[in-house]
Amino acid sequence: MSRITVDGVTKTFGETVALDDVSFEIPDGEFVIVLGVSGSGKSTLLRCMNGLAAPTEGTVTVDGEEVTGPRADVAMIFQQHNIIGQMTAFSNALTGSLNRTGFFESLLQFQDREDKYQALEALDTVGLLDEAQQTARRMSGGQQQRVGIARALVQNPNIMLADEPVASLDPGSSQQVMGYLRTAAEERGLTALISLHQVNLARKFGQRFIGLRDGEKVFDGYRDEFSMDVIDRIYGDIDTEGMFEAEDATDDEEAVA
Ligand SMILES: Nc1ncnc2c1ncn2[C@@H]1O[C@H](COP(=O)(O)OP(=O)(O)OP(=O)(O)O)[C@@H](O)[C@H]1O
Repeated sequence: MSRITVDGVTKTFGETVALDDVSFEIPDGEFVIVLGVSGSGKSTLLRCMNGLAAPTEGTVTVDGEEVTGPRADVAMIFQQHNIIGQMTAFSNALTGSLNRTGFFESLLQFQDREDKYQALEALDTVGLLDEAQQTARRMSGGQQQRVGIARALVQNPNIMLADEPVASLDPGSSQQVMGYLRTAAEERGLTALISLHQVNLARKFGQRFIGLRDGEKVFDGYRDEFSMDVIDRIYGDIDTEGMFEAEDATDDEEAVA
């Protein structure tokens, strides 16, 4: 379990202000969703939080220690799940132990029994134990993203960040993947921050919500405060109708794994 603090973070790219003095703290074990229109700064925020980008001003700290580059205790899940198509789900999950074993050892599966056990356990967490020997490219987009989550879990993180992890998935698979992310975070006591486009998914799975607009934090609050007014504040005049689409595409039982 870890606490992550974003303190006065501004990030500029030339004239563009991608993040404008953003501050918040996420305590141990909270499941936070970041919302905002395209270009509002969600990816930049996540990249600053996992050390892939350096803030122009301000700091990100994990348990009081400044983030200056990628860290083993902060796992990142991307939209394009970045898994290796020719490898099995198990081998892909096992590459999450790379920070412990090194790249070539990892590809050659020279990990110890404990790492292999963890890879199986992580596949079990995302409901893919039976598919462990399946070649990744034969799996659906949703299953591949679940392999991506398993790989992130094998890293043994305290913090899990995900940048629009369901952006390329259909509504049913999106709900499933979000359900597995929430389950994984709960089971392992992870602090999680997930960026999303879909308001309905955010409402269904989020515990706390942070809204970005033009790089500024315009909302930070919990479920009971996350009203239509707040959604208007985050999305402005943009038509949010599509973002609520297919709310009931999958049964709740099926969605929350
Ligand atoms: N490497 C970069 N160079 C120049 N401008 C950038 C760079 N990265 C982001 N930006 C700009 O910063 C702003 C915020 O971009 P960012 O990708 O963080 O938004 P986003 O909310 O994640 O968008 P999306 O939902 O489309 O991924 C945008 O104006 C974008 O064009």
